[in-house]
Amino acid sequence: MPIKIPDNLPAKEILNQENIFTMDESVAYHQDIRPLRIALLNLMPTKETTETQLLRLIGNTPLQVEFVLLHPKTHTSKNTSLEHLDMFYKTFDDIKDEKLDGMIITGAPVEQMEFEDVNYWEELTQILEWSKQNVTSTLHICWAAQAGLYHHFGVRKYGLDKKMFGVFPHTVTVPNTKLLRGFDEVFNVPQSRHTDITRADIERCPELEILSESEDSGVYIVATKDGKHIFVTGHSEYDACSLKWEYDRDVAKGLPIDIPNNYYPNNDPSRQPYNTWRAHANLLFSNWLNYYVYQETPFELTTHINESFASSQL
Ligand SMILES: CC(=O)SCCNC(=O)CCNC(=O)[C@H](O)C(C)(C)COP(=O)(O)OP(=O)(O)OC[C@H]1O[C@@H](n2cnc3c(N)ncnc32)[C@H](O)[C@@H]1OP(=O)(O)O
Ligand SMILES: N[C@@H](CCO)C(=O)O
Repeated sequence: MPIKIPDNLPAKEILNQENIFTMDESVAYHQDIRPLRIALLNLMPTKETTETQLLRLIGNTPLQVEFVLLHPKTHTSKNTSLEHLDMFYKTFDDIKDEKLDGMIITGAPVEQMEFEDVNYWEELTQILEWSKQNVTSTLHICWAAQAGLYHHFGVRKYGLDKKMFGVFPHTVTVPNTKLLRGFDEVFNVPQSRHTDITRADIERCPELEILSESEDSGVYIVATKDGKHIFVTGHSEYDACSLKWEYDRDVAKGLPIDIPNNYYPNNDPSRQPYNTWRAHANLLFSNWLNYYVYQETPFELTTHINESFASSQL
């Protein structure tokens, strides 16, 4: 949240140099406040688990959030009941004439397919196009990050020889980035994917900036310089046991899978894993909600979002 301080307090200049957001009293008096409208486009088969994980993070804010659940209408879900979808979910058709303050698009277990072979690809590309004009900021997670980078910027994904699987140390690449405000210099993030994007491909796109990466697991967060599109390759939303569950599943199926890196105490899969990334997951989502959504979105959501979007410095 912005700090409201007297207009002439000397600390203001120091905090502004550190990119800490302060608000003059005069501006604060004129600030209009309303609930934020955030959609979750849930592409995961395990929809109820993902809803809970993301709501836990989005709920950690003093801001009021109206949460809209979306699923792709061109995909028939095998693992989520129709009853659940009918009761709680909408489709793009229901909201395409509206505007959103923010949208989160989840991962999906389709990363080893060509994008065009995913049966809801056409619908997803329509949503991605629509998001440019109708959503203040969109956060893409894991496969959705690859899909968004491919659709918007032509950035490819590459198959990995071995699954990137475990909890890896990451660093902040751009100092004073608002999205990573308050992060430690080194922090943990779960990664669980068979494919990768490269720094070289991203550097070819002048609109994009790499905000965080890992020596071991590569690029973590990429954003457009205006903050409208954020691409996160890891799974900071995962619960302590999500990687364990995936590991046990793959072992039971006889798939070639290593013990997740840096996860179990003493690397022993019979022991209960610790969650060592929760604090940063909470910071990532609250920074996104505050600096990229709440501070940027127009009070009248019907206003053309691109016009209202100030040239924010990340
Ligand atoms: C890289 C990332 O983004 S990581 C995020 C993905 N991780 C996870 O989903 C972890 C949890 N999921 C799982 O473990 C498994 O998908 C399970 C256990 C739920 C089901 O696995 P299986 O029985 O082997 O596969 P199943 O045939 O049910 O298909 C799994 C999912 O793949 C997706 N899928 C498969 N083929 C296609 C296709 N052609 N087009 C689009 N989606 C497809 C669907 O999401 C499907 O589930 P859904 O219909 O409920 O949405
Ligand atoms: N996190 C995913 C990767 C596959 O897309 C899983 O293990 O299910």
